[in-house]
Amino acid sequence: MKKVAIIGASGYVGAELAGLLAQHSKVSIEHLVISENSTSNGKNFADLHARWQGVIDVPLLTFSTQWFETFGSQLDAVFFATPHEFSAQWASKFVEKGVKVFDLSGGFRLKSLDDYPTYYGFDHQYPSAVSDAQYGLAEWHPEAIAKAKLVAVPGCYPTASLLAIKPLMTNQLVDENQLIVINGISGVSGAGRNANLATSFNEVSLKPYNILAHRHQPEISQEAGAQVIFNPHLAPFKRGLLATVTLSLKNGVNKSDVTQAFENAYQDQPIVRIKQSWPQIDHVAHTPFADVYFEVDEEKQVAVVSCAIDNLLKGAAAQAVQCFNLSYGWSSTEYLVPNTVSLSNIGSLS
Ligand SMILES: NC(=O)C1=CN([C@@H]2O[C@H](COP(=O)(O)OP(=O)(O)OC[C@H]3O[C@@H](n4cnc5c(N)ncnc54)[C@H](OP(=O)(O)O)[C@@H]3O)[C@@H](O)[C@H]2O)C=CC1
Ligand SMILES: CC(=O)N[C@@H](CCC(=O)OP(=O)(O)O)C(=O)O
Repeated sequence: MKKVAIIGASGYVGAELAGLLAQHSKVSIEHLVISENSTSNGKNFADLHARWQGVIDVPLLTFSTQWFETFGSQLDAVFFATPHEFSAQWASKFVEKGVKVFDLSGGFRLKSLDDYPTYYGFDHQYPSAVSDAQYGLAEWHPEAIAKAKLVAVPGCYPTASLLAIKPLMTNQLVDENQLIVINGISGVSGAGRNANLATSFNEVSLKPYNILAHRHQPEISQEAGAQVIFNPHLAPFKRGLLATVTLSLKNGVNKSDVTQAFENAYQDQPIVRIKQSWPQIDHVAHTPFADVYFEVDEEKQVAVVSCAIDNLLKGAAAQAVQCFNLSYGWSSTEYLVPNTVSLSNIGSLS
């Protein structure tokens, strides 16, 4: 049994993590932690996240240096579902105590230290932890994730964008002289639980935001190994995210090359489903799946690839659990994807 704590359990991502880990038979959730000055201080987890009433009815604990000194080294793993700067300050202190860290913030995703003040608004104080941190795109780096002490779980838009881009980039099918253009659309839970005028019910309307300035642009470029233009949009629904990516193909690349690249990448990856038509957010919301579809125009040498995920699951908590599973040598989909139901299974009951 692996002993874990979730820091940030009052938030949306922390709640999804608690739900997934509570159903994982090899995990014992030891502590659900919130910030020192949290307005949720003194409450139970299920007071905030009522769907877990009767299932995860435990008190939330507040983070403090004393909590860290007392309980830190008793854990096998800790999940940070906290603001970026908090993770950046605390993650390596857990690593030093021999605790595996799964950071769901952007505190360790970027390799260039100069990008932290530009995109995250703080100077990183732990350069060697940044350099050691392993990017946690589970389908693409399973061996490295398995060995890492600190996993930087990807952002939600980067997860969908990279699942769409990487099969083509790794097979060298993309014309590197052309920009890759990504249009991303996210539901409002992407902005977190705290009230904010821009994300309040009456204000939300489909619109672009943070164009040419979003922190996920350098993250996607770094992991794709290519320059990208990233256009995020906020949409009036709660959960789910879609990234539609336009890529120029090298001369002579055809639809069968593209199909082969996607099949090779994902045929043994149950979380990524290659569809026969454009993906829909409703088909992935509340699931760990990523649905992908593409079309190729051989005359214009262009591919358009679309990937839909649940921003809180494959875009955060479920991907963190994939990384956690890999780091203990288990299948990445353990307790995320049920066994496939087949006619022979059904037949065996009769
Ligand atoms: N929402 C999404 O779709 C995704 C979010 N992420 C990332 O995951 C992280 C959590 O996001 P989300 O759940 O949406 O955000 P929320 O705002 O819903 O939750 C943030 C959590 O962090 C806690 N927190 C805030 N400050 C501190 C602190 N100083 N010390 C300890 N805990 C603190 C909050 O506790 P309290 O307020 O009670 O003190 C709360 O539990 C963020 O880094 C976000 O960028 C990643 C991928 C997708
Ligand atoms: C709709 C919305 O506001 N979405 C968030 C992205 C959430 C995410 O993936 O998170 P990280 O903060 O971990 O990078 C945003 O654009 O900032």
